[in-house]
Amino acid sequence: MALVIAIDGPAASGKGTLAKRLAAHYGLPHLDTGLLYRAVARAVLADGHAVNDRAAAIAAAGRLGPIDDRDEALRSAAMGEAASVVAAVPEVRAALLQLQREFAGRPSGAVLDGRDIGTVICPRADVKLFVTASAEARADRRYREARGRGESVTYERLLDEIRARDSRDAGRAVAPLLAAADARVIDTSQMGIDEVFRVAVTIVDTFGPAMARA
Ligand SMILES: Nc1ncnc2c1ncn2[C@@H]1O[C@H](COP(=O)(O)OP(=O)(O)O)[C@@H](O)[C@H]1O
Ligand SMILES: Nc1ccn([C@@H]2O[C@H](COP(=O)(O)OP(=O)(O)O)[C@@H](O)[C@H]2O)c(=O)n1
Repeated sequence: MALVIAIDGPAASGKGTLAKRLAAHYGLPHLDTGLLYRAVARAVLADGHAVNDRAAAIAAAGRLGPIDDRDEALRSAAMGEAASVVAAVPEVRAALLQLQREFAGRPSGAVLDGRDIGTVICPRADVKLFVTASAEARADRRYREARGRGESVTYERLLDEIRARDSRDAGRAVAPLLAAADARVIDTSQMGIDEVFRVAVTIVDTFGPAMARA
């Protein structure tokens, strides 16, 4: 029986980390849907358009090819920011919908993480998790990550960026960042990666279909 796990949450809440661990634990494929919006933003910029050029974003979304999830350039902070601009265009979201639904509809089931998985992409997911944390905790995580890569950034700047992205993602008219009414919220501000994983597995095993308990 297929098991579909939907994970949503704000930037740097730890949803990608959790999604990967759950996918490995339950033997499911994982789709990081943020990469789709990042790839659209990159294509717009690579073609020499401004990131807020709606027509260019719609065209780029319509011809999106396969994405290499090891592509580090897609994961930069600047591309995350640019992704949140193209993601506010309804036609861009519409162009990416079917691909995400097809991934979720695989016979095995799947784990998807993003902003609108439980609300729009997989409203009937077996388990919906909304992973969140304070803006300060998330900025601190990004700070450690950037320092680990040898980048010179300040915590204050990252905190500003996180807040700006939160308000753009939560404030847009189409598919705003929002916990589905039936999502289980995990506030990870005071929790380590292993603890978040254990809590999530307990939720999936308790509320997911029989396969998760097998
Ligand atoms: N519970 C946690 N406690 C501390 N650091 C975490 C936790 N979860 C994730 N991280 C770290 O925070 C950063 C952002 O996590 P990530 O999974 O990429 O977030 P998201 O996918 O929500 O943007 C990564 O460096 C990750 O290792
Ligand atoms: N399902 C999704 C996933 C991402 N996005 C957008 O894409 C941006 C980048 O998403 P991401 O998940 O890669 O970003 P991080 O949370 O990893 O920083 C977000 O800020 C959203 O605006 C979205 O609108 N819907």
